[in-house]
Amino acid sequence: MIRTRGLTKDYLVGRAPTVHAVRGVDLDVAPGELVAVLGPNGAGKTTTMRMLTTLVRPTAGSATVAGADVLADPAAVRRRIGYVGQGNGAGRHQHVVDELVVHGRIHGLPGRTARARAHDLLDALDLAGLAHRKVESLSGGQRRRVDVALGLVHGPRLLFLDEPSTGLDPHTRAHLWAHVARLRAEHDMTIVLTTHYLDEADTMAERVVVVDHGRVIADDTADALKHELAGDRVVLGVARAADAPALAGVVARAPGAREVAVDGPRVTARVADAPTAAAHVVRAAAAAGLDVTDVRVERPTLDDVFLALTGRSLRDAGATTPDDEAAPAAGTDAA
Ligand SMILES: Nc1ncnc2c1ncn2[C@@H]1O[C@H](COP(=O)(O)OP(=O)(O)OP(=O)(O)O)[C@@H](O)[C@H]1O
Repeated sequence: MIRTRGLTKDYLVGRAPTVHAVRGVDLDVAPGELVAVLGPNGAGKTTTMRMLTTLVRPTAGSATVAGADVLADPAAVRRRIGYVGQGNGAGRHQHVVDELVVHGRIHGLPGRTARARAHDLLDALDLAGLAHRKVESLSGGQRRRVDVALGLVHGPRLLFLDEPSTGLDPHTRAHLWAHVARLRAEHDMTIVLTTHYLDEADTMAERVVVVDHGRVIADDTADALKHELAGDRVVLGVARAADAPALAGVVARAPGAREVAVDGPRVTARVADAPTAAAHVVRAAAAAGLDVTDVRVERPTLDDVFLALTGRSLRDAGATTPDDEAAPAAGTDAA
C-alpha cells in the first residue's frame, strides 16, 4: 500500500542552515495494516506524512502510495487516500452534514451518493444527532470525529491520521479510537497515524515505526520492540540492606540478567522474561538464606524502547540538532 525508498525532505530557511526534516526514510506498509509513527517533536513525522499525501514535494527519494507515485501522479494518490491533518479540517460556519456532502462532491461523488455516504459516516461516528449543528458549536472530540468523517467521505482504502487525538481527554480519545477501529474493520482500511501518546501506539497499532532526527530508528510490533530493545525489569527487596549485595549476586545469575543495580535494600535488573527470572531469584535467594521481602515485575513501555534506542526519554526529548535548529515556520521547499 505504501513503499518509500530514501524519502528525503530539506527545507531552506533564509540564510539559516538547511533543515533536514526527513533523511532517507524507507517504509513499507502492507494493505490492511495499522501503523503508528512515533517520535519526539520535530522528528519528521508530519513532514513524512505530508510527502505521502502529496502536500509536500520530496527533495529526494521515491514514494508509491495506494498504487500511484507521489511525484508522477499526485492526483491519483489524492483520489485514493484520506487525510486528517493536525488542524481541524471542517469549516467553522458550516453545518456538519453540508460540510461532508461538499467534501464528497469535491472528491467527485454524485450528490445522492455524497449525501448517503455523509449520513452513513454520521451514524458510524455517532454524530447523527449533530448533523445540522454548525461545526463551530461542537466540542473538541465531536469536531475531531467530523474531521475523521471528512477524511473518509470518498471511501479511501488508505487513511492518514496526523495526531488525531491530541488535546482530547482520555474518554474522548478512547471513543474516537473505538470508532476508527470499527470503521477500519468494516472497510478493510489501511491506516497510518502519528501520535505522541505512547499507550495509544502500543494498544492500537500492529506496527510501530519510531523516528528520530528524520530517520527511522526502529520498525516492528510494539511487543517485539519492547522485548528486543528494552526487556523486562525485576525489582527485589531484602529485609536488611546489608544483604542487598549478596542478593545482587543471586540476581546476576538469573537467566538473561543484565544492568544489575543495588539501591539500599533494593536490587533491580533487566531480564528477558521477568516472571521466570523472579521465580528463579526467589528460589535461589531462599537457598542462600536471604530473606526476600518484596518482588516486583515491570514490563517495559515504548518510552523504555526509545530510551534504549537514543538514551533520551520520549517524554522530554526535543528533536533539535545543530543543523536543524533554524526557525521552523518560514521555510521554503528545497525540492
Ligand atoms: N515549512 C517548514 N519550513 C522549515 N522547517 C520546517 C517546515 N516544516 C517542518 N520543518 C522542520 O522540520 C523538522 C520536522 O518537522 P515535523 O513537523 O515533520 O516534525 P514532527 O515529528 O511532525 O513534530 P511534531 O510532533 O511536533 O508535530 C522540524 O525541525 C521542523 O522545524
